[in-house]
Amino acid sequence: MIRLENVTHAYEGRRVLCDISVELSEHRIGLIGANGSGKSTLARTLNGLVVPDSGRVSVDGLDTRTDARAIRRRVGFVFSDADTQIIMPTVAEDVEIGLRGSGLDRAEIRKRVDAVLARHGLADHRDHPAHLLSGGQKQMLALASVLVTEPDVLVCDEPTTLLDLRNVRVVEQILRGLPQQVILLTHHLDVLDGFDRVLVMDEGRIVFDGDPGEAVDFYVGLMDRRS
Ligand SMILES: Nc1ncnc2c1ncn2[C@@H]1O[C@H](COP(=O)(O)OP(=O)(O)OP(=O)(O)O)[C@@H](O)[C@H]1O
Repeated sequence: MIRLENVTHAYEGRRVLCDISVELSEHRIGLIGANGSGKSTLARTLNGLVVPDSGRVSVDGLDTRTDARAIRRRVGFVFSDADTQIIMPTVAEDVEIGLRGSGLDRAEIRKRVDAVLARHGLADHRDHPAHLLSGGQKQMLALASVLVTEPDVLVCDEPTTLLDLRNVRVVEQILRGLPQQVILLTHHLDVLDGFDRVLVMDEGRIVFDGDPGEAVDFYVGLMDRRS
């Protein structure tokens, strides 16, 4: 269970999260809102990438302020810009690095890496330079590299931004099939169909929290009133 208590955060004196308190326990939770409404900042507080100026974020009772390492093992994070996440020269090495220090033997590591590459349509690119993949393939690699570590929670910050329609559907299917909790930030509102809960953010606050259909209607209404 992820819990935010009175979370407030500012960048250069400008508030981007305003006194947010929420508990996140459902299997699949969406987070939507206008550009700059604070979604990424909120997502980054969930695994300690951003420690809020005030308030507390905890995961299964562990505090991101003091237990960030343990929390990062539980909460995997997929960034919208996959380039920031790819660190190794080849595709397979980039996935493999997540299993270093796991205590698994070489054969088991190879098996897991190959399985995750196959699931993400990257088996044929195993030994290719990761930086030469297309934008969409890089996003699939970023997802594969996090999922291979089998986190309890997956936070995805716009993982479908660069994907073509077929790959949006592949990612959608992957996310739907995952046993772990998924927290998805997205501007692809269709992907939220069937989610358990959707939060709408506006100017650093959660302004709607509920059923996906109602959340999308609320968000569309909000944007209509702004235009
Ligand atoms: N590291 C940072 N330093 C300074 N300002 C930042 C930083 N990160 C985010 N911001 C600012 O905080 C505000 C909220 O940004 P955030 O990325 O959380 O919004 P978002 O809802 O995820 O937006 P988008 O949909 O465009 O990704 C924005 O005005 C952004 O410019």
